[in-house]
Amino acid sequence: MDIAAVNALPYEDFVDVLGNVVEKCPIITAAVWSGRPFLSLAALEAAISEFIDALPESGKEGILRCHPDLAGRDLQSGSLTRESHEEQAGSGMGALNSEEASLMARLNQEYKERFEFPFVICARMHDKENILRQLFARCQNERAVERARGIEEVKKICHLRLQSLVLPDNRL
Ligand SMILES: NC(=O)N[C@H]1NC(=O)NC1=O
Repeated sequence: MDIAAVNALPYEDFVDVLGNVVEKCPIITAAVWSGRPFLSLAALEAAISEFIDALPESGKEGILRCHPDLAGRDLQSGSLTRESHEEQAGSGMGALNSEEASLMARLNQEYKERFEFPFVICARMHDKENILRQLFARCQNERAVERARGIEEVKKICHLRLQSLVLPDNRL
């Protein structure tokens, strides 16, 4: 689908197709629909990004809380969204050895206790060693730094999800 086809989608279809570009936050997709027509995929992505940036800090934390833990309960029970499942499987989250799995669970818990939102990272850009290293390092940050960092990662995830749904502008 190209950006012209995206622009032509009625509201319900737009949300059906693009509603999970930010994990479990279809309200963001619903909100940017009124900004169409988008001149390019980049313009659609910018609208999403601006909507997120305009939220109060509590709203940004709410977005982070919509993300499932990496290698967490939802992965074990098979209840991840399709997108999240592909991302987590691709970065090796489903194939942790028992030592890695317990370290991940412990650090995820520690992170959530410290910040009151989960650790978010764009899994497709990292392998499991790297994710564990970043999780360990980021547990040391201040809450405001981590809130901003998590939102940067949400935007990277969104970028890759959009790319897999909408043809890049140079192929129009
Ligand atoms: N917690 C977290 O980072 N979750 C995710 N990251 C990603 O790339 N997909 C996710 O679901």
